[in-house]
Amino acid sequence: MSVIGTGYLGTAHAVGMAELGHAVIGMDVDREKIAALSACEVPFFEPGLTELLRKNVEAGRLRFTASYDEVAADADIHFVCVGTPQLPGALGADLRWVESAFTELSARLTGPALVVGKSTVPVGTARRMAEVVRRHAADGARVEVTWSPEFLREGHAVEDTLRPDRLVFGVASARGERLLREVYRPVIEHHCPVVVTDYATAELIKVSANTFLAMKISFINAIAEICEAAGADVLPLAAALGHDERIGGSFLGPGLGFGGGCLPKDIRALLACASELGLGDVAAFLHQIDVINLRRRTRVVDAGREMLGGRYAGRRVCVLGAAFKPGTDDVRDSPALAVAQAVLDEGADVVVHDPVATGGAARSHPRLRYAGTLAGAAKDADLVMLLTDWTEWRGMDPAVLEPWVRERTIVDARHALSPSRWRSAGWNYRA
Ligand SMILES: NC(=O)C1=CN([C@@H]2O[C@H](COP(=O)(O)OP(=O)(O)OC[C@H]3O[C@@H](n4cnc5c(N)ncnc54)[C@H](O)[C@@H]3O)[C@@H](O)[C@H]2O)C=CC1
Ligand SMILES: O=C(O)[C@H]1O[C@H](OP(=O)(O)OP(=O)(O)OC[C@H]2O[C@@H](n3ccc(=O)[nH]c3=O)[C@H](O)[C@@H]2O)[C@H](O)[C@@H](O)[C@@H]1O
Repeated sequence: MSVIGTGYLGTAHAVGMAELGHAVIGMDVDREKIAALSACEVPFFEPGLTELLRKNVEAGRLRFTASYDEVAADADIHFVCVGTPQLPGALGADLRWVESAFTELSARLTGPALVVGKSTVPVGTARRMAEVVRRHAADGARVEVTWSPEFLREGHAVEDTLRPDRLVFGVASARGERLLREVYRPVIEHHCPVVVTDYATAELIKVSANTFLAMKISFINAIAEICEAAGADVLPLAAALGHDERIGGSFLGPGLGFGGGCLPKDIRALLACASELGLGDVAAFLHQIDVINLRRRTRVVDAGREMLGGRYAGRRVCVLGAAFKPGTDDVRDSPALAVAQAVLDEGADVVVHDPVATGGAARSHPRLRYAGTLAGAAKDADLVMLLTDWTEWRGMDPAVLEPWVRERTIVDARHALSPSRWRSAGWNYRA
């Protein structure tokens, strides 16, 4: 089988499929990525993935290419995992890479094949891609198009690929379902639930799942705003909500809000879809999830400014965190970098530290300064801002920073620290 597009999703998927015993060719138009993967190097940080990549390459089950000809000649099952970012200057998804992948692949298909879309796409895309395949594949080639969206989380990509919570198969025929069940047999045998449905429902299941997670985060952040105004504490409130199993405790962490390459763009794409369908109230509801989330970034910038006495200009600010969440080096739409950039734009001297993400951050935010160590970032700081809740920083002792900082002032934007511990050590602490 082949996996087309070896980014965050495609690399994990190619490695996961090989680990399940399939012979896999990973394909990407980015030759540098293909060269790295062929040398058993994962071009991004993902726990456990490099070891599994090496194991499967060495076992002869996994290789990589930049050639569509090779993919079409050597595989009869193709997973499409290319990017679907937000359109520049609009809310909808940019489908140019999905369209080009389907066109390039199908123009080379001459015999029976299964094409599985895994990219997250707006409803209606699978049907259009099935038409692209019909137009471009050889007459009588019997190419089956299915859509099986992916739910893996960065930082947990290996376990989520090998042991997903559920599989969703969007199919147009019994043959599509049969072929997918065969591919995923080892996963299904481990009691993974399978939802078999039509293309449109499968596409909407994916964006609904991400929107629900985003909604939970924005819900608790909306309640946090009320708590701040009313003098209540959102942390025990969230814990109490989470004890109700109908609500569930996950994704109720208040703070700086969500970012990354998926949640923000997926709620906006669904919003664009609702607007196109004439569902104005639904679009307004989805818009508020985004508004509340983005306001968290402004609130954190405001909190830091207040703690510095009203101005950032001329002050040294230490930013802890660049990745959009812990466990990854992905900086796409990172709330931490958005805050760091806003503080820099107000005239502060900002130094950012992150355990793994400063390389990517320096490329996307070249005007920020970066330090390879916590001490380097904290040196002479008038304010520390903890913006990504890496495990190694959770529960940090104030003594770690005290030798370096100029002022004992900290904004803990992820509720990662113990307020009483920091306050009793003489810190001006705000969450
Ligand atoms: N990152 C994640 O954890 C998850 C991502 N997704 C979805 O998966 C899709 C991919 O996301 P990421 O892997 O994060 O993006 P990414 O940007 O890391 O990877 C996309 C890859 O596709 C390649 N590509 C673009 N056009 C191509 C073409 N015509 N032929 C071959 N390769 C091509 C790019 O060079 C790039 O390496 C998106 O739709 C995303 O919403 C879904 C679930 C999880
Ligand atoms: O479609 C996708 O790409 C993926 O998007 C998310 O996965 P991911 O983007 O890796 O990150 P999450 O773990 O969902 O975190 C998203 C953001 O929410 C924030 N978050 C999370 C939980 C919480 O309680 N509070 C909170 O602010 C995180 O810091 C992070 O910025 C979904 O969790 C995956 O199921 C989905 O497959």
